[in-house]
Amino acid sequence: MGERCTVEGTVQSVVFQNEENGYTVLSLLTEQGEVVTVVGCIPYAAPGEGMTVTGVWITHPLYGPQITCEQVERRMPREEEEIVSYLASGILKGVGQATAERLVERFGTDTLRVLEEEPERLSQIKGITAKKAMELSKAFRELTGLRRTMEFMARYDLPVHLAVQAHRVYGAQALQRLREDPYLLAGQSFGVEFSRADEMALSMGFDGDSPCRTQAALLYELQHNQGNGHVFLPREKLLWAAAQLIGLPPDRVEMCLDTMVEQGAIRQEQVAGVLGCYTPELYEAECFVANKLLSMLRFPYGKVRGVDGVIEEMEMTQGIRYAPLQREAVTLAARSGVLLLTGGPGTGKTTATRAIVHLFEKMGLDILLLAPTGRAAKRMGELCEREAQTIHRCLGMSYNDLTGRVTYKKGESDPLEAEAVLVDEMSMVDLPLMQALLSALRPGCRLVMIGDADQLPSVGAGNVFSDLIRSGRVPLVALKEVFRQADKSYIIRNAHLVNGGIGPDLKTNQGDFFFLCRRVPERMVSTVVELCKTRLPEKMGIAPEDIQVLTPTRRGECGTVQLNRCLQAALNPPSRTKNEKQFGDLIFREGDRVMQTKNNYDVLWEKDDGTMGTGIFNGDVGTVEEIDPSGELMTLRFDDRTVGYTADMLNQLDMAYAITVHKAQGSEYKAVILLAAPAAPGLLVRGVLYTAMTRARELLIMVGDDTIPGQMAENDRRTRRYSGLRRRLKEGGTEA
Ligand SMILES: Nc1ncnc2c1ncn2[C@@H]1O[C@H](COP(=O)(O)OP(=O)(O)OP(=O)(O)O)[C@@H](O)[C@H]1O
Repeated sequence: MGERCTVEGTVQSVVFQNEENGYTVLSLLTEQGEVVTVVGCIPYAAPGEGMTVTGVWITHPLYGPQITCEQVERRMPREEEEIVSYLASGILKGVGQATAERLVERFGTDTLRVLEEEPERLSQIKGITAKKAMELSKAFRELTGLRRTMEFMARYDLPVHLAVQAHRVYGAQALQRLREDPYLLAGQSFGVEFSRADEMALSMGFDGDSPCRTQAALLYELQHNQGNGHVFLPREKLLWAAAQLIGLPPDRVEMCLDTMVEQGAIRQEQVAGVLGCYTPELYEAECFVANKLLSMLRFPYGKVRGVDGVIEEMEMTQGIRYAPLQREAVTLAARSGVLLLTGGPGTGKTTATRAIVHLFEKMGLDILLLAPTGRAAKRMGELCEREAQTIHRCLGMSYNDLTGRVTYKKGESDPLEAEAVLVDEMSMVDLPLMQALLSALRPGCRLVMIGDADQLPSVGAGNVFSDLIRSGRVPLVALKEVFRQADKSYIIRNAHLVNGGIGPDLKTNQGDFFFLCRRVPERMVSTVVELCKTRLPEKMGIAPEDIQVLTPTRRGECGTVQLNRCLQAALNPPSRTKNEKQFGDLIFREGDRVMQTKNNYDVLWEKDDGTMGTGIFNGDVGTVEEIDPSGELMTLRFDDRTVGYTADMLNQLDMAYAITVHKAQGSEYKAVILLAAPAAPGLLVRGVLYTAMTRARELLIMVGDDTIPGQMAENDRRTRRYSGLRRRLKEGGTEA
């Protein structure tokens, strides 16, 4: 066993086949008359076809000896009998044993060629109409095309399911298009790493300075940097980065960039002293957002009466007196079409929002309460005692398989009914989502955006909330006075200190804020484990599920990977009663806390009340409820929704006992344990510390090195994001 071999034969039967990834188990009748089992990626294999398989003999514990196929050369069936088995195998919809026999009887060994090239002749067969003949031929050509594209992917070690994707995008032309420009695979629809596509293209004989390589490098750099939050890149930076990527001198890249700019494949514009290069999509998004906001600001609203009365009513019901700035927020919301309401924790944003909602209701407006995440929407709904939903859901977002892009049902041609929209947690809204939201607002619809501009910016591209605030063009109320238990809450006091650039007071150790000094990473981790496992549940009555461990980083001894390993071992150790499923380095176990790490628009969920829907998104945290003993299916629970995960979806999951601060944005937890541990310098910054601290509702315990929180608070080096929205608003917008 383990010995390499090459066998030649005819497929006798296909035992198993996964259509998505081409994984196949088949029996091959060799030329020597032996039957061997072959396993590997052999898409759309069917009885009757011939193949030469090169691979390694292994012994499967259940199925015995088999060849793991590494390379396969395939031949369409040649003998009449083989062609009949091939066509009758169900590989072609609408063709069964009888039709297959009739076809071969009529066309003999020429049958497959006739199917592909002379479909009109098929209708000579009884039972095949002209229409059916065309359909059969089309299906056969698609099948052979898809099979060839799958083989092409497999040859270059790329995921075979990309072939299906390529056929969706380019149809029958897929293979030809990919052969002409393998860099298409590095584009957004496919998401293959540039280096992989490049390696493949070079091995196919493409030149190092072929235009498609340089163009792909330029687009790849722009797209890659969108992932870092940039809406555009300055021309010089883009040229340098693309040149680095493909090892060409920048002037060669420059020529290509100019051509792309001329063709509109990249948009270029002067943005505050730099020449900015945009992908067409984000350029359009930025111009649209600026123009639409400016036009909303010009909308002539009539005078609104009764604002004072509404505030008085709210003061009576809430038993508080509104501060002057809160009053101003309500007054401005009535007067202006757009309002920004910002402030740190406990500064009374929600209180003012409730009064605005009440006022709008009194004005008879149709109102929508929205937030960028499910959790934020839930919280907004509870606090405002009204229904609130995610922006995505309200806009009817769906994912287009064909383009690999997100689309929205609601938009300019089918706008929202609402006359006033209030959006909470605005700092998490990125530029494309803002574009989608604004394009779905009717003329005259009011928009109130609420958030804390000091939180980390959105994961996606842009700096929308902060750009709007700093533009000076949009009416703004910035609440400063802290109301929420200001005298009692050390979390809030410390968060405000941090926001002002001063480290939290680590000595108080009382109320809701504690600091445990540990300087050695191992001790930090063991303290965190002990807090979660025993101290908080036993001494403070906080259930482990109400505790969230946060850390700035994924990597290192105090990163999420290591912490999750230790926390899983302590909180959910192996047990005979719990099924497990291994995936890479992770072992999922019933009872584990897990997080979805990609947007999956298609996955189906069911609520406890029986309603169904689709979509589990990056950052959603759930629990493993059940793992099927075969390991093929895992049932997860996300709040009140149940979802089935098949084995091929496990790469979208990670453990979530500990998560990064970035992933915790927009969520709140009863108790937070935060690591103050060494990490990359870009992560040890004020925004990360401030965001982490303000995630804790009732208790915050920081564990770590006592010099780190101070350093983080002082470091206000916000990673600069290239975005032109602020300037566009200031300068009165531009045409897209
Ligand atoms: N003018 C006021 N006078 C007294 N108490 C107030 C006032 N405004 C708000 N509060 C109280 O302060 C607390 C925090 O207010 P609110 O929830 O509105 O703040 P927030 O900015 O939304 O906070 P967070 O973002 O942390 O949720 C609440 O208990 C609220 O009742």
